[in-house]
Amino acid sequence: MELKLPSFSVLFTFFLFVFMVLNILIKRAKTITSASKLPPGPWKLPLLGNIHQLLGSLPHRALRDLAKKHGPLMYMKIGQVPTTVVSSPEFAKEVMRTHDIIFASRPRNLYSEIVLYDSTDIAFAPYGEYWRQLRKICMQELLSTTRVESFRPIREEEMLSLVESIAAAAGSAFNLTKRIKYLTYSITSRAAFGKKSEDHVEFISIVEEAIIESGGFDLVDLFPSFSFLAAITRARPKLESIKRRAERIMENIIKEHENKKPAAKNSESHTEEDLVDVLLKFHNNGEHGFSLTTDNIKAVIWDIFSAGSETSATTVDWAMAELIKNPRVMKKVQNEVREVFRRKGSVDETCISEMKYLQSVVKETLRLHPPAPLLLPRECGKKCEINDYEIPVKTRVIVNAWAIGRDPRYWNEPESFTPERFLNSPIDYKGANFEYIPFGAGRRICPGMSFGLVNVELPLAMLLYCFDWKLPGEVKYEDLNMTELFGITVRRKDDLHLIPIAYDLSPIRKNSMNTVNFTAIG
Ligand code: HEM
Repeated sequence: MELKLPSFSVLFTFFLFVFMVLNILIKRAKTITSASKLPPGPWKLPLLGNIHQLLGSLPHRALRDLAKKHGPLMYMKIGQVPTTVVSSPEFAKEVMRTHDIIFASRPRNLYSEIVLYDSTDIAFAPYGEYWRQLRKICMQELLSTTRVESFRPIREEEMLSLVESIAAAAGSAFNLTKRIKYLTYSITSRAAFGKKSEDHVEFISIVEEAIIESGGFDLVDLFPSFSFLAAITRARPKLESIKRRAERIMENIIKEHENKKPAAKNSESHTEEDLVDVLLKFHNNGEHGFSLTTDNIKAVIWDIFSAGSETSATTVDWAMAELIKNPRVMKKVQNEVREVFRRKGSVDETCISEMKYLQSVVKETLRLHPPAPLLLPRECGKKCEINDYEIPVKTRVIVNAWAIGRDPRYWNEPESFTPERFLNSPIDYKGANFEYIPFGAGRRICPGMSFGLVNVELPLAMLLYCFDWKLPGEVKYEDLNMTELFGITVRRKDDLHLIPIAYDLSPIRKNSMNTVNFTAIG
Protein backbone atom coordinates (compact mmCIF):
# COMPACT_ATOMS: atom_id res chain seq x y z
CA MET A 1 0.00 0.00 0.00
CA GLU A 2 1.27 3.40 -0.84
CA LEU A 3 1.91 5.77 2.11
CA LYS A 4 0.50 9.22 1.43
CA LEU A 5 2.13 12.18 3.19
CA PRO A 6 -0.21 15.02 4.26
CA SER A 7 -0.03 17.99 1.97
CA PHE A 8 1.67 21.24 2.96
CA SER A 9 -1.68 23.02 3.46
CA VAL A 10 -2.96 20.28 5.80
CA LEU A 11 0.23 20.48 7.86
CA PHE A 12 0.09 24.26 7.92
CA THR A 13 -3.56 24.23 9.11
CA PHE A 14 -2.69 21.69 11.80
CA PHE A 15 0.22 23.74 13.20
CA LEU A 16 -1.86 26.92 13.03
CA PHE A 17 -4.57 25.21 15.03
CA VAL A 18 -2.07 23.97 17.67
CA PHE A 19 -0.54 27.43 17.89
CA MET A 20 -3.94 29.05 18.45
CA VAL A 21 -4.93 26.57 21.15
CA LEU A 22 -1.62 27.09 23.00
CA ASN A 23 -2.05 30.82 22.74
CA ILE A 24 -5.51 30.65 24.26
CA LEU A 25 -4.24 28.45 27.08
CA ILE A 26 -1.40 30.82 27.90
CA LYS A 27 -3.77 33.79 27.96
CA ARG A 28 -6.25 31.89 30.11
CA ALA A 29 -3.51 31.02 32.59
CA LYS A 30 -2.51 34.66 32.86
CA THR A 31 -6.11 35.74 33.35
CA ILE A 32 -6.60 33.24 36.16
CA THR A 33 -3.56 34.68 37.93
CA SER A 34 -4.71 38.27 37.93
CA ALA A 35 -8.40 37.58 38.51
CA SER A 36 -7.99 35.47 41.61
CA LYS A 37 -5.23 37.39 43.39
CA LEU A 38 -2.88 34.46 43.22
CA PRO A 39 0.77 35.36 43.83
CA PRO A 40 2.70 36.22 40.65
CA GLY A 41 4.35 33.34 38.94
CA PRO A 42 5.95 32.02 35.82
CA TRP A 43 2.70 31.17 34.07
CA LYS A 44 3.26 29.27 30.91
CA LEU A 45 1.24 26.42 29.52
CA PRO A 46 -1.01 25.29 32.34
CA LEU A 47 0.12 21.68 32.06
CA LEU A 48 3.70 21.70 30.91
CA GLY A 49 4.79 25.08 32.23
CA ASN A 50 7.84 24.97 34.51
CA ILE A 51 8.38 21.24 34.32
CA HIS A 52 11.23 21.47 31.85
CA GLN A 53 12.96 23.99 34.12
CA LEU A 54 12.63 21.75 37.16
CA LEU A 55 13.60 18.56 35.44
CA GLY A 56 16.39 20.14 33.42
CA SER A 57 18.18 21.58 36.44
CA LEU A 58 18.38 20.97 40.17
CA PRO A 59 14.94 22.04 41.46
CA HIS A 60 16.23 24.26 44.32
CA ARG A 61 18.46 26.13 41.83
CA ALA A 62 15.76 26.34 39.12
CA LEU A 63 13.23 27.65 41.64
CA ARG A 64 15.68 30.27 42.89
CA ASP A 65 16.24 31.46 39.29
CA LEU A 66 12.49 31.70 38.75
CA ALA A 67 12.09 33.61 42.03
CA LYS A 68 14.68 36.15 40.88
CA LYS A 69 12.34 36.95 37.99
CA HIS A 70 8.94 36.61 39.63
CA GLY A 71 9.52 37.43 43.29
CA PRO A 72 9.96 35.49 46.53
CA LEU A 73 6.31 34.38 46.68
CA MET A 74 5.44 32.57 43.47
CA TYR A 75 2.42 30.63 42.34
CA MET A 76 2.88 28.11 39.62
CA LYS A 77 1.45 24.96 38.21
CA ILE A 78 4.01 22.21 38.17
CA GLY A 79 2.26 19.78 35.87
CA GLN A 80 -1.24 19.72 37.34
CA VAL A 81 -0.13 20.59 40.85
CA PRO A 82 -0.82 24.11 42.08
CA THR A 83 2.31 25.11 43.94
CA THR A 84 3.41 28.11 45.96
CA VAL A 85 7.15 28.60 46.22
CA VAL A 86 8.55 30.65 49.07
CA SER A 87 12.07 32.04 48.69
CA SER A 88 12.47 34.74 51.33
CA PRO A 89 12.77 34.70 55.13
CA GLU A 90 9.74 37.04 55.42
CA PHE A 91 7.39 34.70 53.54
CA ALA A 92 8.90 31.61 55.19
CA LYS A 93 7.90 33.18 58.50
CA GLU A 94 4.35 33.68 57.22
CA VAL A 95 4.10 30.01 56.28
CA MET A 96 5.93 28.45 59.21
CA ARG A 97 4.97 30.78 62.05
CA THR A 98 2.01 33.11 61.33
CA HIS A 99 -0.04 30.46 59.49
CA ASP A 100 1.90 27.39 60.65
CA ILE A 101 -1.20 25.38 61.56
CA ILE A 102 -2.73 25.92 58.11
CA PHE A 103 0.42 24.60 56.44
CA ALA A 104 1.17 21.81 58.92
CA SER A 105 0.19 18.90 56.63
CA ARG A 106 2.22 17.32 53.88
CA PRO A 107 0.97 16.54 50.37
CA ARG A 108 0.83 12.87 49.44
CA ASN A 109 3.13 11.55 46.76
CA LEU A 110 3.94 8.21 45.20
CA TYR A 111 6.97 7.71 47.46
CA SER A 112 5.00 8.32 50.66
CA GLU A 113 2.15 6.14 49.39
CA ILE A 114 4.35 3.15 48.58
CA VAL A 115 7.51 3.25 50.70
CA LEU A 116 5.97 4.98 53.72
CA TYR A 117 2.90 2.74 53.89
CA ASP A 118 0.38 5.36 52.83
CA SER A 119 2.13 8.22 54.65
CA THR A 120 1.92 6.57 58.08
CA ASP A 121 5.45 7.55 59.10
CA ILE A 122 6.14 10.80 60.98
CA ALA A 123 7.51 12.94 58.17
CA PHE A 124 4.59 12.52 55.73
CA ALA A 125 1.71 11.80 58.13
CA PRO A 126 -1.09 14.34 57.85
CA TYR A 127 -1.16 16.84 60.70
CA GLY A 128 -3.33 15.41 63.49
CA GLU A 129 -3.46 13.11 66.48
CA TYR A 130 -1.68 10.13 64.85
CA TRP A 131 1.28 12.33 63.81
CA ARG A 132 1.37 14.01 67.24
CA GLN A 133 1.51 10.67 69.12
CA LEU A 134 4.20 9.19 66.88
CA ARG A 135 6.34 12.30 67.12
CA LYS A 136 5.97 12.30 70.92
CA ILE A 137 7.04 8.66 71.21
CA CYS A 138 10.11 9.25 69.04
CA MET A 139 11.05 12.36 71.00
CA GLN A 140 10.74 10.60 74.34
CA GLU A 141 12.49 7.39 73.38
CA LEU A 142 15.16 8.55 70.96
CA LEU A 143 15.50 12.22 70.21
CA SER A 144 15.25 14.18 73.49
CA THR A 145 18.49 15.73 74.77
CA THR A 146 18.62 13.21 77.64
CA ARG A 147 18.17 10.22 75.32
CA VAL A 148 20.71 11.59 72.86
CA GLU A 149 23.19 12.02 75.70
CA SER A 150 22.57 8.40 76.79
CA PHE A 151 23.76 7.14 73.38
CA ARG A 152 27.21 8.65 73.90
CA PRO A 153 28.98 5.29 74.41
CA ILE A 154 27.53 4.07 71.10
CA ARG A 155 28.79 7.14 69.27
CA GLU A 156 32.25 6.95 70.77
CA GLU A 157 32.59 3.24 70.02
CA GLU A 158 31.52 3.71 66.42
CA MET A 159 33.81 6.75 66.11
CA LEU A 160 36.82 4.79 67.28
CA SER A 161 36.08 2.07 64.78
CA LEU A 162 35.95 4.77 62.07
CA VAL A 163 39.31 6.22 63.14
CA GLU A 164 40.82 2.72 63.17
CA SER A 165 39.67 2.01 59.65
CA ILE A 166 41.03 5.32 58.40
CA ALA A 167 44.32 4.79 60.24
CA ALA A 168 44.69 1.44 58.45
CA ALA A 169 44.48 3.30 55.14
CA ALA A 170 46.73 6.21 56.14
CA GLY A 171 48.79 7.48 53.22
CA SER A 172 46.48 6.16 50.51
CA ALA A 173 43.20 7.36 49.01
CA PHE A 174 40.21 6.55 51.19
CA ASN A 175 36.49 6.74 50.37
CA LEU A 176 35.43 8.98 53.23
CA THR A 177 31.84 9.36 51.99
CA LYS A 178 31.13 5.65 52.20
CA ARG A 179 32.70 5.19 55.60
CA ILE A 180 30.96 8.23 57.16
CA LYS A 181 27.67 6.86 55.90
CA TYR A 182 28.39 3.54 57.52
CA LEU A 183 29.15 5.38 60.76
CA THR A 184 25.93 7.45 60.97
CA TYR A 185 23.68 4.57 59.91
CA SER A 186 25.36 2.37 62.54
CA ILE A 187 24.81 4.92 65.30
CA THR A 188 21.14 5.34 64.35
CA SER A 189 20.54 1.57 64.18
CA ARG A 190 22.13 0.85 67.51
CA ALA A 191 20.35 3.75 69.25
CA ALA A 192 16.90 3.13 67.74
CA PHE A 193 16.82 -0.64 67.14
CA GLY A 194 19.31 -1.87 69.76
CA LYS A 195 21.82 -3.16 67.21
CA LYS A 196 22.83 -3.13 63.59
CA SER A 197 20.65 -5.39 61.50
CA GLU A 198 22.27 -8.43 59.88
CA ASP A 199 21.48 -6.74 56.60
CA HIS A 200 22.84 -3.36 57.62
CA VAL A 201 24.84 -2.67 54.46
CA GLU A 202 22.00 -3.78 52.19
CA PHE A 203 19.55 -1.62 54.16
CA ILE A 204 21.83 1.41 53.64
CA SER A 205 22.02 0.85 49.90
CA ILE A 206 18.22 0.45 49.64
CA VAL A 207 17.72 3.78 51.46
CA GLU A 208 20.25 5.43 49.14
CA GLU A 209 18.30 4.23 46.12
CA ALA A 210 15.06 5.54 47.63
CA ILE A 211 16.53 8.97 48.32
CA ILE A 212 17.30 9.45 44.64
CA GLU A 213 13.83 8.23 43.64
CA SER A 214 12.01 10.45 46.10
CA GLY A 215 12.68 14.03 45.06
CA GLY A 216 8.93 14.59 44.62
CA PHE A 217 9.17 15.82 41.03
CA ASP A 218 8.28 12.57 39.35
CA LEU A 219 5.83 12.77 36.41
CA VAL A 220 3.38 10.56 38.29
CA ASP A 221 3.27 13.11 41.14
CA LEU A 222 3.03 16.05 38.78
CA PHE A 223 0.04 14.62 36.87
CA PRO A 224 -2.00 12.89 39.59
CA SER A 225 -5.13 12.56 37.45
CA PHE A 226 -3.25 10.74 34.66
CA SER A 227 -3.26 7.45 36.54
CA PHE A 228 -2.04 5.60 33.43
CA LEU A 229 1.37 7.26 33.97
CA ALA A 230 1.96 5.03 36.99
CA ALA A 231 1.58 2.03 34.70
CA ILE A 232 3.91 3.25 31.97
CA THR A 233 6.69 5.01 33.88
CA ARG A 234 9.30 3.20 35.94
CA ALA A 235 8.50 5.04 39.19
CA ARG A 236 5.96 2.66 40.70
CA PRO A 237 7.78 -0.64 40.03
CA LYS A 238 11.04 0.93 41.23
CA LEU A 239 9.48 2.15 44.50
CA GLU A 240 7.67 -1.15 44.98
CA SER A 241 10.92 -3.03 44.58
CA ILE A 242 12.57 -0.73 47.14
CA LYS A 243 9.71 -1.32 49.57
CA ARG A 244 9.76 -5.11 49.09
CA ARG A 245 13.49 -5.35 49.78
CA ALA A 246 13.35 -3.03 52.80
CA GLU A 247 10.27 -4.77 54.15
CA ARG A 248 12.07 -8.08 54.66
CA ILE A 249 14.80 -6.35 56.68
CA MET A 250 12.34 -4.30 58.76
CA GLU A 251 10.21 -7.39 59.47
CA ASN A 252 13.31 -9.15 60.78
CA ILE A 253 14.05 -6.19 63.07
CA ILE A 254 10.47 -6.35 64.41
CA LYS A 255 10.56 -10.16 64.82
CA GLU A 256 13.80 -10.00 66.80
CA HIS A 257 12.23 -7.45 69.14
CA GLU A 258 9.09 -9.54 69.54
CA ASN A 259 11.14 -12.60 70.36
CA LYS A 260 13.03 -10.83 73.10
CA LYS A 261 9.81 -9.47 74.61
CA PRO A 262 9.29 -12.11 77.35
CA ALA A 263 12.82 -11.63 78.70
CA ALA A 264 12.47 -7.88 78.62
CA LYS A 265 9.13 -8.06 80.45
CA ASN A 266 10.77 -9.92 83.35
CA SER A 267 13.44 -7.32 83.59
CA GLU A 268 13.01 -4.45 86.03
CA SER A 269 15.05 -2.15 83.88
CA HIS A 270 13.43 0.14 81.32
CA THR A 271 16.77 1.49 80.14
CA GLU A 272 17.17 -1.59 77.94
CA GLU A 273 14.15 -0.60 75.86
CA ASP A 274 14.77 0.88 72.46
CA LEU A 275 12.39 2.72 70.14
CA VAL A 276 11.12 -0.48 68.48
CA ASP A 277 10.35 -2.06 71.89
CA VAL A 278 8.27 0.97 72.77
CA LEU A 279 6.48 1.08 69.41
CA LEU A 280 5.59 -2.60 69.87
CA LYS A 281 3.71 -1.79 73.09
CA PHE A 282 1.19 0.01 70.88
CA HIS A 283 1.06 -2.84 68.37
CA ASN A 284 -2.59 -3.70 67.65
CA ASN A 285 -3.33 -2.62 71.19
CA GLY A 286 -5.96 0.03 71.92
CA GLU A 287 -5.10 0.11 75.64
CA HIS A 288 -3.24 3.40 75.42
CA GLY A 289 -5.87 4.99 73.17
CA PHE A 290 -3.43 4.73 70.29
CA SER A 291 -2.73 1.64 68.25
CA LEU A 292 -0.12 0.84 65.60
CA THR A 293 -0.20 -1.81 62.88
CA THR A 294 2.93 -3.64 61.76
CA ASP A 295 2.99 -1.44 58.65
CA ASN A 296 2.89 1.72 60.79
CA ILE A 297 5.91 0.47 62.77
CA LYS A 298 7.79 -0.31 59.55
CA ALA A 299 7.07 3.22 58.30
CA VAL A 300 8.61 4.67 61.47
CA ILE A 301 11.65 2.37 61.29
CA TRP A 302 12.23 3.54 57.72
CA ASP A 303 11.83 7.21 58.69
CA ILE A 304 14.29 7.05 61.54
CA PHE A 305 16.85 4.92 59.72
CA SER A 306 16.85 7.16 56.64
CA ALA A 307 16.18 10.67 58.04
CA GLY A 308 18.39 10.01 61.05
CA SER A 309 21.47 8.92 59.16
CA GLU A 310 21.61 10.30 55.64
CA THR A 311 21.27 13.95 56.72
CA SER A 312 24.18 13.80 59.18
CA ALA A 313 26.41 11.82 56.81
CA THR A 314 25.73 14.28 54.00
CA THR A 315 26.57 17.22 56.26
CA VAL A 316 29.92 15.73 57.36
CA ASP A 317 30.71 15.03 53.72
CA TRP A 318 29.94 18.62 52.59
CA ALA A 319 31.88 20.02 55.55
CA MET A 320 35.00 18.00 54.68
CA ALA A 321 34.70 18.98 51.01
CA GLU A 322 34.39 22.70 51.91
CA LEU A 323 37.35 22.43 54.30
CA ILE A 324 39.51 20.82 51.62
CA LYS A 325 38.54 23.61 49.24
CA ASN A 326 39.29 26.26 51.86
CA PRO A 327 42.73 25.51 53.39
CA ARG A 328 42.61 28.66 55.55
CA VAL A 329 39.45 27.46 57.30
CA MET A 330 40.81 23.91 57.51
CA LYS A 331 43.92 25.10 59.31
CA LYS A 332 42.00 27.33 61.67
CA VAL A 333 39.48 24.67 62.68
CA GLN A 334 42.17 21.99 63.09
CA ASN A 335 44.14 24.33 65.35
CA GLU A 336 41.08 24.86 67.51
CA VAL A 337 40.16 21.17 67.74
CA ARG A 338 43.72 20.15 68.54
CA GLU A 339 44.18 22.89 71.12
CA VAL A 340 40.95 21.98 72.97
CA PHE A 341 41.63 18.24 72.98
CA ARG A 342 45.21 18.83 74.08
CA ARG A 343 44.13 21.11 76.91
CA LYS A 344 41.40 18.71 78.07
CA GLY A 345 43.69 15.70 77.89
CA SER A 346 40.92 13.50 76.48
CA VAL A 347 39.07 13.16 73.24
CA ASP A 348 35.36 12.98 73.85
CA GLU A 349 32.23 14.86 72.98
CA THR A 350 32.12 16.91 76.19
CA CYS A 351 34.84 19.10 74.64
CA ILE A 352 32.71 20.01 71.62
CA SER A 353 30.91 22.87 73.38
CA GLU A 354 34.26 24.65 73.65
CA MET A 355 34.92 24.42 69.90
CA LYS A 356 33.12 27.55 68.77
CA TYR A 357 34.83 27.66 65.39
CA LEU A 358 34.04 23.99 64.67
CA GLN A 359 30.39 24.71 65.50
CA SER A 360 30.49 27.68 63.12
CA VAL A 361 31.93 25.43 60.40
CA VAL A 362 28.94 23.11 60.85
CA LYS A 363 26.49 26.05 60.75
CA GLU A 364 28.11 27.44 57.61
CA THR A 365 28.00 24.01 55.97
CA LEU A 366 24.29 23.74 56.71
CA ARG A 367 23.70 27.26 55.35
CA LEU A 368 25.29 26.51 51.98
CA HIS A 369 24.32 22.84 51.82
CA PRO A 370 21.13 22.16 53.76
CA PRO A 371 20.63 18.38 53.26
CA ALA A 372 16.93 19.03 52.55
CA PRO A 373 17.16 22.25 50.47
CA LEU A 374 13.41 22.43 49.88
CA LEU A 375 12.65 21.16 53.41
CA LEU A 376 9.74 18.74 53.14
CA PRO A 377 6.71 20.02 51.20
CA ARG A 378 3.70 21.42 53.04
CA GLU A 379 0.08 21.59 51.95
CA CYS A 380 -2.34 24.47 52.44
CA GLY A 381 -5.19 23.13 54.60
CA LYS A 382 -7.46 26.20 54.45
CA LYS A 383 -7.78 29.21 52.14
CA CYS A 384 -5.37 31.78 53.44
CA GLU A 385 -3.81 35.11 52.49
CA ILE A 386 -0.13 35.96 52.43
CA ASN A 387 0.90 39.49 51.52
CA ASP A 388 -2.63 40.09 50.20
CA TYR A 389 -2.32 37.12 47.84
CA GLU A 390 -4.57 34.16 48.08
CA ILE A 391 -3.19 30.65 48.66
CA PRO A 392 -5.93 28.19 47.63
CA VAL A 393 -6.70 25.06 49.65
CA LYS A 394 -4.61 22.00 48.69
CA THR A 395 -1.83 24.13 47.17
CA ARG A 396 1.51 22.48 47.65
CA VAL A 397 3.94 24.82 49.42
CA ILE A 398 7.67 24.58 48.86
CA VAL A 399 10.02 26.59 51.08
CA ASN A 400 13.38 27.03 49.38
CA ALA A 401 15.67 26.95 52.44
CA TRP A 402 18.68 26.70 50.14
CA ALA A 403 17.82 30.00 48.38
CA ILE A 404 16.97 31.67 51.68
CA GLY A 405 20.39 30.70 53.10
CA ARG A 406 21.98 32.55 50.15
CA ASP A 407 19.75 35.64 50.19
CA PRO A 408 22.16 38.59 49.68
CA ARG A 409 19.89 40.84 51.77
CA TYR A 410 20.80 38.76 54.80
CA TRP A 411 24.19 37.26 54.02
CA ASN A 412 27.37 39.10 52.97
CA GLU A 413 29.09 37.34 50.11
CA PRO A 414 26.49 34.58 50.36
CA GLU A 415 28.33 32.12 48.08
CA SER A 416 31.54 32.13 50.11
CA PHE A 417 32.29 29.58 52.83
CA THR A 418 33.00 31.87 55.79
CA PRO A 419 32.29 30.26 59.18
CA GLU A 420 33.35 33.50 60.91
CA ARG A 421 29.92 34.95 60.10
CA PHE A 422 28.46 32.71 62.82
CA LEU A 423 31.01 33.52 65.54
CA ASN A 424 29.32 35.72 68.15
CA SER A 425 26.08 35.57 66.14
CA PRO A 426 22.79 34.77 67.91
CA ILE A 427 21.49 32.85 64.86
CA ASP A 428 20.73 29.26 65.76
CA TYR A 429 18.99 26.20 64.35
CA LYS A 430 15.76 26.34 66.26
CA GLY A 431 13.60 27.88 63.57
CA ALA A 432 13.37 31.38 65.09
CA ASN A 433 15.69 33.00 62.52
CA PHE A 434 13.93 32.56 59.22
CA GLU A 435 17.00 33.49 57.17
CA TYR A 436 18.54 30.24 58.44
CA ILE A 437 16.28 27.18 58.47
CA PRO A 438 18.27 24.02 57.64
CA PHE A 439 16.05 22.07 60.10
CA GLY A 440 12.82 23.80 59.04
CA ALA A 441 10.61 25.64 61.52
CA GLY A 442 7.21 25.54 63.20
CA ARG A 443 5.28 22.43 64.19
CA ARG A 444 7.00 20.32 61.56
CA ILE A 445 10.53 21.36 62.47
CA CYS A 446 13.00 18.46 62.48
CA PRO A 447 12.66 16.58 65.77
CA GLY A 448 16.10 14.99 65.30
CA MET A 449 18.16 18.18 65.61
CA SER A 450 20.14 17.22 68.75
CA PHE A 451 20.67 13.65 67.55
CA GLY A 452 21.77 14.86 64.12
CA LEU A 453 24.09 17.65 65.25
CA VAL A 454 26.13 15.54 67.61
CA ASN A 455 26.52 12.98 64.82
CA VAL A 456 28.05 15.72 62.69
CA GLU A 457 30.18 17.56 65.25
CA LEU A 458 31.88 14.59 66.91
CA PRO A 459 32.93 12.81 63.68
CA LEU A 460 34.18 16.07 62.25
CA ALA A 461 36.21 16.86 65.39
CA MET A 462 37.77 13.39 65.39
CA LEU A 463 38.59 13.45 61.68
CA LEU A 464 40.21 16.85 62.09
CA TYR A 465 42.05 15.94 65.25
CA CYS A 466 43.51 12.57 64.21
CA PHE A 467 44.42 13.27 60.58
CA ASP A 468 45.62 15.81 58.10
CA TRP A 469 43.92 15.44 54.74
CA LYS A 470 44.88 15.90 51.12
CA LEU A 471 43.41 15.25 47.71
CA PRO A 472 44.73 12.29 45.72
CA GLY A 473 46.48 12.67 42.37
CA GLU A 474 46.93 16.00 40.70
CA VAL A 475 43.54 17.45 41.67
CA LYS A 476 43.92 20.99 43.00
CA TYR A 477 41.86 21.78 46.09
CA GLU A 478 40.06 24.63 44.33
CA ASP A 479 39.00 22.26 41.53
CA LEU A 480 37.22 19.79 43.81
CA ASN A 481 33.90 18.96 42.15
CA MET A 482 30.98 20.19 44.25
CA THR A 483 28.19 19.06 41.89
CA GLU A 484 25.02 18.07 43.70
CA LEU A 485 22.86 14.98 43.28
CA PHE A 486 19.17 15.75 43.80
CA GLY A 487 16.87 13.57 45.87
CA ILE A 488 14.82 14.06 49.01
CA THR A 489 18.22 14.97 50.43
CA VAL A 490 20.93 16.53 48.29
CA ARG A 491 24.43 15.15 48.52
CA ARG A 492 27.64 15.59 46.57
CA LYS A 493 27.45 13.71 43.29
CA ASP A 494 30.91 12.17 43.65
CA ASP A 495 32.13 10.28 46.68
CA LEU A 496 34.86 12.17 48.53
CA HIS A 497 38.17 10.35 48.20
CA LEU A 498 40.91 11.81 50.40
CA ILE A 499 44.34 10.77 51.61
CA PRO A 500 44.52 10.73 55.41
CA ILE A 501 47.88 11.47 57.01
CA ALA A 502 48.06 10.41 60.64
CA TYR A 503 48.59 13.30 63.04
CA ASP A 504 47.87 11.68 66.40
CA LEU A 505 46.28 8.22 66.66
CA SER A 506 46.34 7.92 70.44
CA PRO A 507 42.53 8.33 70.60
CA ILE A 508 42.17 4.80 69.28
CA ARG A 509 43.77 3.42 72.45
CA LYS A 510 40.88 3.36 74.88
CA ASN A 511 41.48 3.35 78.63
CA SER A 512 39.51 1.44 81.22
CA MET A 513 37.55 4.56 82.22
CA ASN A 514 35.77 4.39 78.88
CA THR A 515 37.03 7.79 77.79
CA VAL A 516 39.55 8.00 75.07
CA ASN A 517 43.17 8.11 76.13
CA PHE A 518 45.19 10.92 74.75
CA THR A 519 48.87 11.66 74.78
CA ALA A 520 49.46 15.32 74.28
CA ILE A 521 51.98 16.07 71.63
CA GLY A 522 54.15 19.07 71.29
C1 HEM B 1 21.95 17.30 60.06
C2 HEM B 1 20.90 16.63 60.42
C3 HEM B 1 19.46 16.88 60.00
C4 HEM B 1 18.93 17.85 59.19
C5 HEM B 1 19.66 19.00 58.50
C6 HEM B 1 17.50 17.62 59.12
C7 HEM B 1 16.60 18.40 58.41
C8 HEM B 1 15.23 18.21 58.42
C9 HEM B 1 14.29 19.06 57.74
C10 HEM B 1 14.63 20.28 56.91
C11 HEM B 1 13.04 18.58 57.99
C12 HEM B 1 11.72 19.17 57.47
C13 HEM B 1 11.29 20.25 58.42
C14 HEM B 1 10.11 21.06 57.93
O1 HEM B 1 9.34 20.61 57.09
O2 HEM B 1 9.97 22.21 58.42
C15 HEM B 1 13.19 17.40 58.81
C16 HEM B 1 12.14 16.64 59.26
C17 HEM B 1 12.32 15.48 59.97
N1 HEM B 1 13.50 14.96 60.45
FE1 HEM B 1 15.33 15.79 60.26
N2 HEM B 1 17.20 16.51 59.87
C18 HEM B 1 18.37 16.04 60.43
C19 HEM B 1 18.50 14.96 61.27
C20 HEM B 1 17.47 14.14 61.68
C21 HEM B 1 17.60 13.03 62.57
C22 HEM B 1 18.91 12.60 63.22
C23 HEM B 1 16.37 12.46 62.70
C24 HEM B 1 15.96 11.25 63.49
C25 HEM B 1 16.72 10.34 64.04
C26 HEM B 1 15.46 13.23 61.90
C27 HEM B 1 14.12 12.96 61.75
C28 HEM B 1 13.22 13.79 61.11
C29 HEM B 1 11.79 13.54 61.06
C30 HEM B 1 11.07 12.35 61.67
C31 HEM B 1 11.23 14.62 60.36
C32 HEM B 1 9.75 14.85 60.06
C33 HEM B 1 9.15 15.77 61.11
C34 HEM B 1 7.67 16.02 60.92
O3 HEM B 1 7.20 16.03 59.79
O4 HEM B 1 6.98 16.20 61.94
N3 HEM B 1 16.16 14.24 61.29
N4 HEM B 1 14.53 17.21 59.07
